[in-house]
Amino acid sequence: MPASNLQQVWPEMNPEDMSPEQMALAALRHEIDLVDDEILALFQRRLAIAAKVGQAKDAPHGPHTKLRPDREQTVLSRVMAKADPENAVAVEGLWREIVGWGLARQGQLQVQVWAPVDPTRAFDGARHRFGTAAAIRMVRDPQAALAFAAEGKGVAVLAVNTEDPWWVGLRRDWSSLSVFDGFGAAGGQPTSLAVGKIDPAALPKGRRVVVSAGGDAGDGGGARRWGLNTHHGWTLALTDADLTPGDAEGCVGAIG
Ligand SMILES: C=C(O[C@@H]1C=C(C(=O)O)C=C[C@H]1O)C(=O)O
Repeated sequence: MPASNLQQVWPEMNPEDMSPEQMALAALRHEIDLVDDEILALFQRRLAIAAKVGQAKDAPHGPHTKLRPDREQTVLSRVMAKADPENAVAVEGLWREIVGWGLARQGQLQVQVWAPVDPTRAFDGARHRFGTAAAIRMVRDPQAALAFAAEGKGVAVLAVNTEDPWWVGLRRDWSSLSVFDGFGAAGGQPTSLAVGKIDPAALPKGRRVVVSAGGDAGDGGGARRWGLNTHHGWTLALTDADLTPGDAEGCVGAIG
């Protein structure tokens, strides 16, 4: 390894005084520096492309919500399918960050989180989902968070493991909003849902979220159904039935 490279990774040492172990370590650190240079160039290139995508999205209709959960799902699952299994968790976390910064190039995402029970879990779920690029804050009123999302100013993350049946309003009062993700205990059912003014065509593929009145008989088609909460005859549930948001069966979104 040339002395100048050694000097870069170990500036305080004279290469002639280095032991073979120190030389080996310096060589590896130099290799990391070279990889970092490549990652940096590629990351900045990706950010510049994401900014252009943002402008292309505006083209026909003027500015609107830039978040595209369907595309994010495709990006994530494509890289996860290629990642070595032992790196899966690291790759998922890193790509959520990368995608979060890509979205931020189109405007910083504002997230309002309401979770009176176990707020840390909801906040952590939101941070993991939207990354450090997002501005996330806790709020005291789920209806105000829904109004904020309905104005297209950002998205809301609202807890469902509570007494407050804010989710009933997704059919009655907030038809412009869709659930587009859910967070909670790893591997379990979500304890909070992400809601935004998302084009139904841009919802992730997978489990749908339904709000139904008058019992929970299911759709009769043998689809699986997972209850999340109930309130005075209303039920919030997930289903793997292929429903369309806004239809008579009470589909209010999808969480992938
Ligand atoms: C770049 C886009 O915009 C956002 C950023 C994404 C990304 O960085 O990969 C993906 C989806 C969008 O939330 C896009 O829609 O393709």
